[in-house]
Amino acid sequence: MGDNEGVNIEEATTRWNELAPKLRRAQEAYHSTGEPIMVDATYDSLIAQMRALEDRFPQLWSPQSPTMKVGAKVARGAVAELRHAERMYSLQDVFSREELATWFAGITGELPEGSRFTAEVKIDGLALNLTYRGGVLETAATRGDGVTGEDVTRNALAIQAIPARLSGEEWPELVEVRGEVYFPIAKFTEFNDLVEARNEEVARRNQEIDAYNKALRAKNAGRAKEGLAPLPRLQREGLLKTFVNPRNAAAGTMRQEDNTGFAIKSLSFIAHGIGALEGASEALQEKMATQEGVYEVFRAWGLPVSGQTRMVSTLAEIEDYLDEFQGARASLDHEFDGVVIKLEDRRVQAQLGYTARVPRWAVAYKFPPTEVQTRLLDIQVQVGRTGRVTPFAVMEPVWVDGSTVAQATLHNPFEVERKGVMIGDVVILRKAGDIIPEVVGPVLAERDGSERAFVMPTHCPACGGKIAPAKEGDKDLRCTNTRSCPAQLHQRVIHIGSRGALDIESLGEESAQWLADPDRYRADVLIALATGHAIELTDEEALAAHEAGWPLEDAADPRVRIVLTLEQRVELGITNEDGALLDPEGVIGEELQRELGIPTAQKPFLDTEAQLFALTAAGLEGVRTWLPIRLAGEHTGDWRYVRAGWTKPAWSRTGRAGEAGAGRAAEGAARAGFEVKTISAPSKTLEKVLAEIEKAKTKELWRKLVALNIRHVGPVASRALAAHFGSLEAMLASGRAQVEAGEAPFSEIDGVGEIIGRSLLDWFEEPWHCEIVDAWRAAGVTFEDERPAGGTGTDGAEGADGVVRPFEGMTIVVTGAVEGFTRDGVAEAIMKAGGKATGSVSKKTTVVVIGENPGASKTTKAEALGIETWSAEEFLRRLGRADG
Ligand SMILES: NC(=O)c1ccc[n+]([C@@H]2O[C@H](COP(=O)([O-])OP(=O)(O)OC[C@H]3O[C@@H](n4cnc5c(N)ncnc54)[C@H](O)[C@@H]3O)[C@@H](O)[C@H]2O)c1
Ligand SMILES: [Zn+2]
Repeated sequence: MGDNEGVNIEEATTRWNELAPKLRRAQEAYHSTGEPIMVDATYDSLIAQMRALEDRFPQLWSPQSPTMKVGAKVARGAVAELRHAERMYSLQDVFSREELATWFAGITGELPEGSRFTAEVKIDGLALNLTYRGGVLETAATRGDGVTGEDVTRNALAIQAIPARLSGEEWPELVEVRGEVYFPIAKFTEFNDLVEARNEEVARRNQEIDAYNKALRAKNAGRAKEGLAPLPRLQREGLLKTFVNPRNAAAGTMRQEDNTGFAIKSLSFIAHGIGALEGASEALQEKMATQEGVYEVFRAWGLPVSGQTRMVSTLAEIEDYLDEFQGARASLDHEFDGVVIKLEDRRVQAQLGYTARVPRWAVAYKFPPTEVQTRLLDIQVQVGRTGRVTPFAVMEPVWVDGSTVAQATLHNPFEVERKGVMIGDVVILRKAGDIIPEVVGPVLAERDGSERAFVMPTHCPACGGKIAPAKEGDKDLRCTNTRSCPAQLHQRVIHIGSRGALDIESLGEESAQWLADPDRYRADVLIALATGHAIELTDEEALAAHEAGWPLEDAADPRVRIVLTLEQRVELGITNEDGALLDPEGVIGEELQRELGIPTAQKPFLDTEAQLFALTAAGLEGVRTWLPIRLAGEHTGDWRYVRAGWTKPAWSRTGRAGEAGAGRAAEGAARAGFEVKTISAPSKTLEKVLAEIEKAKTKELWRKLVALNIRHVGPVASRALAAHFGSLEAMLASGRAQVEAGEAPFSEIDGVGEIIGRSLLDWFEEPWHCEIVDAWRAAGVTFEDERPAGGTGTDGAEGADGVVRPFEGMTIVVTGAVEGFTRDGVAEAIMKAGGKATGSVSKKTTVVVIGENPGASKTTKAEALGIETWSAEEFLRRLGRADG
């Protein structure tokens, strides 16, 4: 790995000397304290660099080099040491298919034709050496430095998967069983959930303690006056640490004193090798002459072995195995970070032997990392459809587990606190299999004091409304300006256009933004300007900025670039001499914005969704929006201000200042000596939006119900309600009558339930909600179905009760991520829609949904069995996405 062709010995020595102490420290931290100071991917790549240097310049190498280490010596005095009867080795690793092919060519070149190998998953856990004497577990030890390890016999005996006594018969006098202790993924999640639940409880109590201590100050002041002794303050309780990943969880748990808790009971074990074998009968030795034979004997003894091991003899077969498992990381109950290939014949293994560190007859192919390090640049908040304000991490983009990641949600401020991350930290980012990227925590060793804590804003970044929990004690915080917060309205309008609602294809992210939140990026634009980036104005805005003293860029096209030099930014009080922002919150005040010729913030066309169906092209003429300026696909940091739904006009010079041109900007243009040659007109997109909105007015009733964004009222309930009542009037009248009679509204309708029923009726109690319905009606939106009640006219099976469940009778397998859903969430949605969600593809499977980063094996299996596949998009369309 690494190309050192151009490197000379001096450079190589310098680099080697730089790396050595760093890697020694990493090894020490990793093996002795169990708290790594870098992620494995970083460690592996630095070790590989070092090996490459040593290969090229052997004089750098010595037996003491960090590249020679197998683990670490047991820390003196910490625990009892145990000497392994036979040495424990590490594995030679390769990081690419090419390296693997080279290894394979090398080994097969020395072997008889047709030699066989085992292909196994590389279990990500802690290596363990179990010594059985006469079939009874005598000791269990960690690998340590390969010669001696830590005595963990007591804990090993508490693990159910490790038999204290071997079953079957025919045991040798002594056998060393090597294998991996691991923390099953499901247990790991469960464990962390338990810790988190407890931490939440503690956080709540801590708040009470803080309040008590605050009140105590005044009380104690009073007591002091009366000559009384002060009452003691209450102590805050510490938060428990969650485990970073299942491997650390296994290592940490094996080391802990307590061998009775949830953690140790969760551990499991898989045997994958053999050390010393003494006093074995000839028959047994014969049985154990191959790797596969060893596993068979182990199995008979009651030792768990992997069910994934396969015999292979060609590179193509190995590659198939890799393909199958690389894409299916989340499919086993344990994590695996690669694949191990071992020569099958143990006699030949013995002939090939070992280097100082690894066997010569095996190799580990490591998958691309699922955990990487990157810099946390900022923590920002976003406002969702229901007003939920969620912090998210903005990171230096990194490649992790098959895709580039630059953002990850942090869920809520508690989560930020629990993770202990600060802006500016180097953080560990994790993305395993089809799991959504997650910031695991900070790398504390990388802190230099310049990091700052995240402060949850008290006011909505989009509208300035107050941010508060919806109910006392809620973890989620919401922008309370539900009615007109542009960010919430933007999301609601997107929802109205979505496939599960009115299915207005052209009313998406972008057009919804023009309507509800045209200045969405204003804050980013001002920051960009304050940090030295340019903003570009065109048309009337350029002419206005020209008046403010900016030169026009183009002789035929009014266009100005506003950009501030560092001196100007210092002079204007925006930054200090180093370019650091003086006030990261309110970067450039309104007055300064005006002075600089930056267009004032716009009043959004929509104030609520009421006016959506009254939209006209003319109404949008003045709307502008900010677009990032890109170069080869990359955002340059500069921004451009453009017409939203209208085309760009063409301008020409009038030659003389003072002569009036046409259009809105006539006056400004005249002064600047420009006139409009081709006037601006509604864009094709806008015309399409308008036409589709017109069509939506008479779509099915259930779609209108979904479009109203009523909490809990999604497509399934809406279809059931619409099918039953046929009109909004009838529905409301019936529900209200039930409430008056003291009954649960809509309880007679399957799939509706009391919560949904009440939520629906409550929604209509809010005057501004009723205004939406009134305005839509006035604009021609119908709220009844023409068909006789009972029919729905949509695809999907219809039950005897008239309720449509789109996935009735279907067995669905989802592989990869579906946007907006957790894994459990998808399964639940499938069930709610009448289907059955299963984990593996079989002949019984009706459909395989291929999400993002799908598992290769499921995809191929679906193909092989000729099973229908859907994209995530198709799946959502059929489901009629709504999560109200
Ligand atoms: N982050 C850090 O600072 C840091 C420091 C030191 C080491 N490390 C990490 O530790 C690891 C190196 O440790 P290592 O020497 O154990 O190498 P390794 O984990 O890459 O491979 C060897 C081990 O794989 C295990 N294994 C799992 N499944 C197996 C199977 N089917 N057959 C055989 N063996 C199997 C065995 O226990 C064996 O000892 C690397 O992942 C490295 O990134 C990290
Ligand atoms: Zn808001």
